[in-house]
Amino acid sequence: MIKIQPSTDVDPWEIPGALVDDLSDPSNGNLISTVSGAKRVEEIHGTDCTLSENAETNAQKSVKSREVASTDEFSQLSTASRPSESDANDIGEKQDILYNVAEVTEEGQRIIIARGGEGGLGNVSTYKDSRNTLTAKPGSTQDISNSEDHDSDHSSLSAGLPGSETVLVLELKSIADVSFVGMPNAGKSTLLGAISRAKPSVGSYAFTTLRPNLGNLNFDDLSITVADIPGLIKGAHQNRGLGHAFLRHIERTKVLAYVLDLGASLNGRKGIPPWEQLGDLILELEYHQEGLSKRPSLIVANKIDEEGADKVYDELKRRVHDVPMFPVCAVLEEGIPELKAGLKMLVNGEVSCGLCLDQILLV
Ligand SMILES: Nc1nc2c(ncn2[C@@H]2O[C@H](COP(=O)(O)OP(=O)(O)OP(=O)(O)O)[C@@H](O)[C@H]2O)c(=O)[nH]1
Ligand SMILES: [Mg+2]
Repeated sequence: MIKIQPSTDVDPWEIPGALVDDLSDPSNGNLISTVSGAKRVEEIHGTDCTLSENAETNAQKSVKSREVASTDEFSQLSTASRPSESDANDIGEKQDILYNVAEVTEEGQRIIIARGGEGGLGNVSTYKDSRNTLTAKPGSTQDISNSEDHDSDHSSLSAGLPGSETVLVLELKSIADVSFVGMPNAGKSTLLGAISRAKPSVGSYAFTTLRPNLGNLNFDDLSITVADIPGLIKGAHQNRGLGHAFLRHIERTKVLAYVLDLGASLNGRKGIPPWEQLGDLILELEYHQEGLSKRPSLIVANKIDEEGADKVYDELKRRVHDVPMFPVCAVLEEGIPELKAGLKMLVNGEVSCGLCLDQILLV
């Protein structure tokens, strides 16, 4: 009897229990085993795969439910991380567990996500075998050493075994040199249109942008990719306003440009003052991934054209220190050349200044 030995290395695609250890065990008829899923997730966490931050916090809580309802997991994942327009209104939406099965970060990188089944012995090999002494196919799980049984059991000899199945959600993390990070309606998409040839949708309502828009900022000696990230609100790290789907695009970016709306609390509007917008954004980034806000950063103080915005800008300068700040009117494309030069310097590493809450006077 030839048996497949369980591998000591845990493959990422084994989450959660996608492969049975012993294919010859009749109790393992269903290849999507639910028995050892929780254990494997824990093993993987310490070895091959990294769980996303969100998964780490939820992993312990979910172990029990996974043992019971492991087969439902992937369908939950599929729906949990797929944003849709109607979802955008549901800013209290909860997201289930997310596993980082693997990250494909290099061209040509390969990972196994599902293994093929055991090959059967086809007609040709059966014909040959009937004349010769049977020999076991390497890796076969079937006992084919007894040639007397062979004639009476042709059908089972030629049958293969099914491969493993797994359902994955592929996530594209935008890779950009610069990300525009800001609250909804701050003018990020308008700004992208002002500094590049991109033509993103602009609207005077929140969540106009639901997927990042990319634009290129071209200099004689350099081209910079800029991503207009959908708006983030307080609680985004808990997936408020589809925060998870939006925050992950920032992970790969080199430089952060915080786009603040100078007019949000002007003229009787009940919006958040720009220094508080900045504080909230930094917190959301840090909660999502520690150290994320330490990347080279600058501030775009947008809507400087609004009545009273210059005073708000002065107040912003008084409250926020040691970070480059650019007053801009994205609609009229004012302040754009200075901003472009500032972005170029940060991307080139000529200046490097991250942001933290200590640099903001919030009270
Ligand atoms: N007065 C003024 N309005 C602006 C300026 N920039 C953008 N706006 C307006 O602000 C509103 C929101 O602009 P968007 O560019 O869609 O804002 P956003 O940050 O991309 O919004 P989301 O996609 O919801 O995150 C639109 O009505 C714009 O016309 C500006 O410099 N001055
Ligand atoms: Mg937008």
